Amino acid sequence: MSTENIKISVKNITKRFELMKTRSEKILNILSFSSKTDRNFWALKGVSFDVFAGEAIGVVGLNGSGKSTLLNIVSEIYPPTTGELTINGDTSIISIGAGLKPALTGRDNIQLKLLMSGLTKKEIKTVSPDIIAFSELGDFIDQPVKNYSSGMKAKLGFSIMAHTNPDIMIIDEALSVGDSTFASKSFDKIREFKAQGKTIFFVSHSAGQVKQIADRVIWMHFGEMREMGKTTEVMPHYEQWQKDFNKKSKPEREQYISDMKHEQRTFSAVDIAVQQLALDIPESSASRVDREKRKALETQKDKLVKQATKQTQKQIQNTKFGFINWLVVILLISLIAFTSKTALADSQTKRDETAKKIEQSKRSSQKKQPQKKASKAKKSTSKVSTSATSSVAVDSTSVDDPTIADSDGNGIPDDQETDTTVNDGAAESVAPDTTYSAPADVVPSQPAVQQPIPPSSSSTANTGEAANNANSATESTTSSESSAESGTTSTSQNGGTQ
Ligand SMILES: Nc1ncnc2c1ncn2[C@@H]1O[C@H](COP(=O)(O)OP(=O)(O)OP(=O)(O)O)[C@@H](O)[C@H]1O
Repeated sequence: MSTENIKISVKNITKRFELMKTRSEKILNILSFSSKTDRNFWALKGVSFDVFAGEAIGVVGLNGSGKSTLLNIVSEIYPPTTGELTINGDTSIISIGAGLKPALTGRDNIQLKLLMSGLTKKEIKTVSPDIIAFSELGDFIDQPVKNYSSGMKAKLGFSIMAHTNPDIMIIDEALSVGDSTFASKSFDKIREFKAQGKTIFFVSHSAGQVKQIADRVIWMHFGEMREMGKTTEVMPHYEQWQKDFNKKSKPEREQYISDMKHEQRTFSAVDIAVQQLALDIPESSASRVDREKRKALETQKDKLVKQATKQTQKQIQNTKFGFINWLVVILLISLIAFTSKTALADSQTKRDETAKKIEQSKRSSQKKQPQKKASKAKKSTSKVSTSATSSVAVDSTSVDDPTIADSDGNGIPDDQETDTTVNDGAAESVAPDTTYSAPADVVPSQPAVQQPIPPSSSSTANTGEAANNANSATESTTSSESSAESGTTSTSQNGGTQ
């Protein structure tokens, strides 16, 4: 097949798990403060293969050989520790076991998975009853998935996958956990998909099922891909190996498994580098030239392996959140904390300064107020006295009236000018009136009210003032009228002026 048809390409994929004994070990490991290599377990030790569009690939191997780990990497559920995974084209992968949320009901899981597969709400509504019917879960469909048996989970997962029409289907032992009726129904469905030309990964312990479905087979063996080839070739090899293995005594079998697991624990970055380089130096002949050539090649290989090992170690380290990264995070957090603390302190100082300024301006305005009040009061009392006088004289008629005699032009009609008692009386009666702008507490104490208006003060200046005062008298009258309307005590003013 041409390389254009490659749907999935896996190159030197490794997967390392760290086996922790206690919870604190796990936490320290997550924080990467502890990284003991003796806890490493390489579930995949460098696996490479290509899968073509429309192929059905069977994956076989003993328990713990890495079949599920491999499929979880292809499904992009796990990231590989090292190596490359390429999936070509617009591919949606649905793995049966993956993505079921234990806390959600079967029905909610269906909705969630379908939504994630890009189906619209309308499509979900249409397809959901078919999925529920296929799953044979009955009333359990509204129970949380955490209460399901593994067979029930497989039924739900397979039913969802079968109705989402993905390009690549990853079926991990679904048929071996479900009951036989469901298994044969699912098996028919898989055959249907195969006929449609879908790419299928199919993990099974049943050699019979694999032979029926798979075009090619991957034989996984303790983290390694022992063989990959046509089903008709690989399956006989695998079956023969199983037969031979089962013939061994129990201690022999246990010893073999223990040795293989030991290799998975001691596998290292150097091994990955060697695998990646794939530098096989041919066996040399006894000739001197050959021996020298070989020596040179070995030195070169050592150099390359060292370099590759360094790179691999970096790659492995990158999958962990290393100590340096934590240090950077801590520094960043401290920096942010410090900056925000300084900013807070700055804004506090600014607020204090503003508060001080407000306090100061309040104080100075409080200081100024009595003076203002005094001058206002002074003004208003002089208004009162003048207006009272003018009111008395003209009966609320402006002194601007040319018909009124005011020989000295001080705004006081001539016939009233000497009658200071009238002024006093008027002033006294007017002073407490709140209609005037002078505050009540200031006005009574104003000596200005008691002071008689000088009989003939400087003429021109007073003319204007008098006119103003006359105006204010008119204003006063108006205001007293309005106050009277509103029922205030301004009647005293009226009384005073009348
Ligand atoms: N999260 C994990 N942490 C530690 N070790 C793990 C983890 N997942 C898998 N392993 C180990 O990796 C190895 C491969 O496991 P995997 O589930 O891929 O095997 P398998 O071939 O699918 O087995 P089975 O046929 O029993 O399902 C096993 O030895 C397993 O114990």
